Amino acid sequence: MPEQNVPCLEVRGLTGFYGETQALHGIDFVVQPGEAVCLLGRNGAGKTTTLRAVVGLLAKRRGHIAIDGRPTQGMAPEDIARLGVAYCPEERGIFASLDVEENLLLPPVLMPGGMTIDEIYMLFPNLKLRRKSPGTRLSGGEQQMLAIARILRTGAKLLLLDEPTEGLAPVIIEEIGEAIGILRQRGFTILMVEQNFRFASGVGDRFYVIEEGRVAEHFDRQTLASDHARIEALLGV
Ligand SMILES: Nc1ncnc2c1ncn2[C@@H]1O[C@H](COP(=O)(O)OP(=O)(O)OP(=O)(O)O)[C@@H](O)[C@H]1O
Repeated sequence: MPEQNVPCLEVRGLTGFYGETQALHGIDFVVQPGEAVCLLGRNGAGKTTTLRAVVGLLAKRRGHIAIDGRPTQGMAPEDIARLGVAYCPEERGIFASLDVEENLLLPPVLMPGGMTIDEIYMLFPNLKLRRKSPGTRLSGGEQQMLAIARILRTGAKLLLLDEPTEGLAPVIIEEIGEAIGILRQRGFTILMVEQNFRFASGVGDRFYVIEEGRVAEHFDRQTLASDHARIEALLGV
C-alpha cells in the first residue's frame, strides 16, 4: 500500500542539460495519485525535456525526482520504469514493420495490474479492427491511440503523455480525451504535455506553465476557468 500523502511524482529543483546547454533551470512540481496534471508552455520551454528527465532518458539531470516517494537519482530508465511509470513520446515511436498487435505486445510487462489486450481493445475499438494492419498503414489518430495503448500493458500507474493531440482532427482529439477519462476512472495518474490549451483545460486538474526551463505559474482548473483570458495571454494562444 502506498503511504498516505506521498505524491505519485515529486520533482524539486530539477536541472537538465543537452551537452553544455542548460534546458531546465530548476523545475518544481508534484503529481498526486489519480490526478491529471498538464505542463503547458511555449515551444522550447522545456516540457518534453522534463518528461524525459522523469523517465531517465535525459542523461544529464540533477535535482530531486521521486516516484511514490522513491528517489530515482542515478537510476537507469529500465529501473525507473519498474517503479511504475511509462512514457508515450511525442513522436509516438510506432514500428512501421510491425502490425498493431505486435506493436502492442512489444513493451515488456514490468509490474502486475496492467491492462490485458482485450481491455485495451475495449478502450480503443479501432485498434482491434486494425489489429493486423502494419504501423505504416495507420492514420495519425490510430498511431496515437496505439502509442498510448502500448504502455497500458506494462503495469505502470503513472502515464507520461507528450502532446497526445498533436496534428489530430477534432473528432479524434475528442476520442483521445474520452480514453484519458476512462483511464483516470481506472486509477491511472497522468502527467501530460499539451500545446492544445482547449484540450488541456478539459482534461487537466492542475496546470504548470513552464517558461525557459522553470515553472512560471501554477493553477488549478477553477482558476483556469475564472482567469482564462490572462492565462491564454501568458501562453500566447
Ligand atoms: N536533443 C536536443 N539537443 C539539444 N538541445 C535540445 C534537444 N532537445 C531539446 N533541446 C533544447 O532544449 C530546450 C527545451 O526543449 P523541449 O523540447 O524540452 O521544449 P518543449 O517545451 O517540449 O517544446 P516543444 O513543444 O517545442 O517540444 C529547447 O531550447 C530545445 O532547443
